[in-house]
Amino acid sequence: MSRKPFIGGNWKLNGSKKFIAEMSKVFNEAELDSEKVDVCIAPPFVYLETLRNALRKDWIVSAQNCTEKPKGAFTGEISCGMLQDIGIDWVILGHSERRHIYKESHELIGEKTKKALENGLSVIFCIGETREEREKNLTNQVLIEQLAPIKDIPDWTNIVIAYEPVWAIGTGLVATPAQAEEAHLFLRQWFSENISTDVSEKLRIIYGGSVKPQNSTELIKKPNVDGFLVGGASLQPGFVEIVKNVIKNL
Ligand SMILES: O=C[C@H](O)COP(=O)(O)O
Repeated sequence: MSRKPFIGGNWKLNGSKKFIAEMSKVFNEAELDSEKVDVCIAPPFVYLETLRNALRKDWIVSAQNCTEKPKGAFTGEISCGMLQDIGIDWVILGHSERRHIYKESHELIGEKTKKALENGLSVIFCIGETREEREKNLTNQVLIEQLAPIKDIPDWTNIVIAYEPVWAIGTGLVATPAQAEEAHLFLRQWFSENISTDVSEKLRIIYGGSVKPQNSTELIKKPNVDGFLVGGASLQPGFVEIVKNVIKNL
C-alpha cells in the first residue's frame, strides 16, 4: 500500500507579512513535483489569508487550531466555518503545545476534531508522549488514551495522524528512525485492530520532533513514516530540502 507523503510546516507563533513574502518566494521558486506529495504550511491565524494569497497553489495552507463551537460568546476563538469562509480547509488539532501549555484535554481535542471533520475540514491530529511517560514505558498507553476520544469517527479519509514525542519537539533531540518506526508501527497496528485494516493501510502517520534536512532522509526511509510535521525547520529555506528528500525516497 503506497501512501502519498504529507509534509507539514507548523510555524507556531512565528511570522510577519515580511517573512511571508520572503518565504513564499523561496517556496514558490522551488522546483519539485508536488503531485507526488502533499505539502502544507500552518501560519498563525492572522496570516492565513496573506499566506494563502502568496503561496504556490499546489501547497496547502492550514490553521493551527480552531474551536468546536459554531459561534457565539467565546472570546478569542475561531470557528471551523470561519476558516472555510476564508478558503482554509485544514487544521492542526491536539498539538502538544495545546495539550500541555493550554491544558486542552483529550476529550476537548476529540470534540474539536469531530466538529472539524463534520464541517468538512481536514485534520492533522497530533499525539505523543512526554519524556517522563517514555521513561516509564507508558508511550503506547498514552497514544491509546489520546486516540480514544476519536475512536468512533465514521470516516478517516480526512485525517493525518502526527506522532510527535514531546521530548523531541524543539529540543534538537530527534527520535531515532528506529524509535519513530516503532511508534508508527504500533499506531498502524492499533488502527488495524481497533478501526479497520483498510483505514490502517491508508492512514498517513507522520513524524514530528526536530526534523531537519539532515535527518529527514533516514526517517522517511522507514516504511511506516509517511511524512513529517516540521516546526523550527519550516521557518528556514531548508524546508524545501526536506520536501525534496521525501520525494527522492518515494
Ligand atoms: O509541529 C511541529 C512540532 O512541534 C515539531 O517542532 P520542531 O520541528 O521545532 O521540533
